[in-house]
Amino acid sequence: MAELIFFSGTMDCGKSTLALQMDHNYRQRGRSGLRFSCNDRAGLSVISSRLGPRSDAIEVGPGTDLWAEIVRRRTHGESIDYLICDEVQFYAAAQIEQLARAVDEMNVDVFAFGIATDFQTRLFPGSQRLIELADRVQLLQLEALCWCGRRATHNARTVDGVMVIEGAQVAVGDVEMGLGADVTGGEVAAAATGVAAVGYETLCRRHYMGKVTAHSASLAGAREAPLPFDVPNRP
Ligand SMILES: Nc1ncnc2c1ncn2[C@@H]1O[C@H](COP(=O)(O)OP(=O)(O)O)[C@@H](O)[C@H]1O
Ligand SMILES: Cc1cn([C@H]2C[C@H](O)[C@@H](COP(=O)(O)O)O2)c(=O)[nH]c1=O
Repeated sequence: MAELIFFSGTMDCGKSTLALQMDHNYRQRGRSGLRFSCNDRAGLSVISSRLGPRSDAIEVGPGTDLWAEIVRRRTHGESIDYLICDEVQFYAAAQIEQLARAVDEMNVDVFAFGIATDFQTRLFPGSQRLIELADRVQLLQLEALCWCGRRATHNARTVDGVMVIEGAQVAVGDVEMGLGADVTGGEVAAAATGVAAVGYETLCRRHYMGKVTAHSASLAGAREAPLPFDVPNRP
């Protein structure tokens, strides 16, 4: 019996990689599927993994009727056993319902991948509907880490390395790399373009609540670090 499975986790925990791997494995065993995505970091109509692989995909827009798309293709003789749906946090609730209908009425397996919550810790509408409707919600085995080494549970948005809590729910972007490394890059780019650099950083709850990013922690550490030698008393 077909299933609707929601594979979820923070940003950068391997969801798109798993999506591409599952598609590969099913295809290798002769099953036919469709890939869908929505606002991937690498552009439209693509599923991209930070590890390198990417595959073309059908872009889901606000007006896409997923049920109608599957019916249309099947009517034209296309065989569809499963769907790989990436970035599902951006799908509308009604589109998740169309996916559930495809599982129940057309026996199509649906493997959905996405983050559950936004930079304000609120559920995205698509993810909320998936949590409500999925046969299973599976957290990814690979954990993204906070800069402190704990498991990251939250997706923080940063502007020039500083965590922000106001803004639009949707802003396509990427995670910063290492202790401030990319922040510096972002600052340089921002200075060149005059546009603030928007990024994301995965944090544990403690550091999300305290708004302590890798960048601010490194600044605080530098302020608190003792001088390497004693300054001699001047006469
Ligand atoms: N240069 C690299 N070497 C090894 N692993 C990497 C490298 N870059 C990224 N990764 C892995 O890829 C993961 C991100 O995979 P991706 O599928 O793009 O994540 P998601 O879709 O969940 O945002 C990282 O957690 C890391 O394990
Ligand atoms: C937290 C948060 C994220 N986004 C965007 C940023 C990325 O483009 C995607 C997540 O992609 P990933 O493959 O899981 O890294 O979502 C957003 O628009 N709003 C947010 O609050």
